[in-house]
Amino acid sequence: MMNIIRKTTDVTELLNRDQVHRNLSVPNLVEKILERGEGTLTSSGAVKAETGTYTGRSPKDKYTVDEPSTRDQIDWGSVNQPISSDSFDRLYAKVVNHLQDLDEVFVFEGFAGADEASRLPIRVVNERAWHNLFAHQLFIRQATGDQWENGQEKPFTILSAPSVKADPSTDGTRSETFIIVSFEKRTILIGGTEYAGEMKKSIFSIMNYLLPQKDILPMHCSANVGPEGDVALFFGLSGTGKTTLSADADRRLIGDDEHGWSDNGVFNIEGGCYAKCIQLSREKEPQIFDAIRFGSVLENVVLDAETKEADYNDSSLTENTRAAYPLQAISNIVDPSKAGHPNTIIFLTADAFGVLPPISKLTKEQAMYHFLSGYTSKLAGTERGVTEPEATFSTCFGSPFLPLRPTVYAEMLGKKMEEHEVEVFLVNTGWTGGAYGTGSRMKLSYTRAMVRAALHGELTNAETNKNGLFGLETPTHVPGVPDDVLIPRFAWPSETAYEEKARELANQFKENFKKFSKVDESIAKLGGPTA
Ligand SMILES: Nc1ncnc2c1ncn2[C@@H]1O[C@H](COP(=O)(O)OP(=O)(O)O)[C@@H](O)[C@H]1O
Ligand SMILES: C=C(OP(=O)(O)O)C(=O)O
Ligand SMILES: [Mn+2]
Repeated sequence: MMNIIRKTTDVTELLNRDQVHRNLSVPNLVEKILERGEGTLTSSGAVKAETGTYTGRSPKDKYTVDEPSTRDQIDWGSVNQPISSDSFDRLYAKVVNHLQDLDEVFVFEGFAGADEASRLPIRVVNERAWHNLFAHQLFIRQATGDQWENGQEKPFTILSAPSVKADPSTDGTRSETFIIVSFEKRTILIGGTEYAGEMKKSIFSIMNYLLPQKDILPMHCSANVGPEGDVALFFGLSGTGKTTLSADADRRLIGDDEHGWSDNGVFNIEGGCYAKCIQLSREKEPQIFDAIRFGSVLENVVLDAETKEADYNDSSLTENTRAAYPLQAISNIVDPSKAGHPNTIIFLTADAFGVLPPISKLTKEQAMYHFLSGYTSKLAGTERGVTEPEATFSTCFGSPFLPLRPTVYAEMLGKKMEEHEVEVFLVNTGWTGGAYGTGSRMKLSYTRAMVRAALHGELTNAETNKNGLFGLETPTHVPGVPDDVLIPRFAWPSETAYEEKARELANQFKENFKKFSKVDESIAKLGGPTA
């Protein structure tokens, strides 16, 4: 028998006082994780936990409650799937009843958004201690105990109860797993999955709805600042290099995944990073490697049974192994995570066709065209069911997280880029010398060299080669990169094989762009493939 759930804005009022662990410190959470057998201490001091079956996001199990106040704005479809208020209420009751029956519940209260003027109070209520440590490290922590209470806005709450499973025959879901957002009830329900990334990405999704109302552009990008105060943004879908390329010894990190751009500049939405650790090495990614220490959470990483040392080459649990750590675990950061307006924007694409040049300088129209197209690949692991690179057009380089129509974000970006005279580059961190299967992934050291040159302004007036089919201008020389690498047709074993594949991709671009028939004609004409 389910208990009747009384209405409240603070769900913790429905829980027993001595059940609730509120805002536990990192050491206390680590102790809880170990005591409860949820995780293992590793040789670096990080704790390691496993998710079981769900090692990546479950986009098909994500829903938005169909509610009168948001109905007309939401871009309904396969990303924003509607679910009824009745289904939400049923699952809410199931989750709350379950939490009420537990001996311990873990609550984090902090913020999303590093800018005090727009930050959103968030409360994360967890069945699992390790998820609460993840929330503590990924979201923005309170500096002192009481500021949260004085927040102007009502908090948004995540209720995470992985062991609660939906019943598709009565609960209106597709499977036992559910990630459901109700804007009216300011609540996100998560059940049936232990993948920690669902928490951070569902907060990102609601910020993609709430920030535009405050005239702030939410962006799926990483960000860092150079010694001169110059700001760079790196947009890209999962696995394209946002986290890796923003961790740079020469530049201070603002954030690795989610930012807002207001009239005052950019700010991080989060307080920590969520790095992929497959094949992580200290040589190639020293900042990230060294951030994995006491307080960090390793997800689905395999350990040596005796030494408890992480084996980052082991993908037996998943390709999508992760490390979550607070920004402060990176030595060179901006704290608080705010900076001025961007000088350079880099669109990261992992091209599985191996066709796009490794770096191109974009015109204004090309920037808009490529932002709307969002061409890239889904790489293995981050989404359930994706086991090898899969070409996709993910508008704004973040389609899974966008509740509003893409043109809302694109128009805001276009205005801001123009106002602040931003230089834009398209960087292919994906395949070269052939498509996925025959070619190989672009060397990280080359990509780093190209990004460095772009951020130092060395490519602004550089001599370029034009890619005939895509109209993309690629510098003929980049310090530290062999010239041949810069021209994909030369990197391929055969120029005709390249041409054929390139034409196939150009056609896909054109086909995909038809859905943007309402955008300014000059963008399609001047921004896309030329032939
Ligand atoms: N040329 C390259 N550029 C960027 N990352 C690369 C490159 N080659 C391999 N990688 C690897 O790809 C992954 C990029 O992942 P990550 O930076 O976490 O992406 P995101 O943050 O965009 O999801 C890392 O594991 C990185 O080591
Ligand atoms: C955590 C995710 O994003 P990213 O791979 O960009 O870090 C995700 O998409 O689940
Ligand atoms: Mn990332």
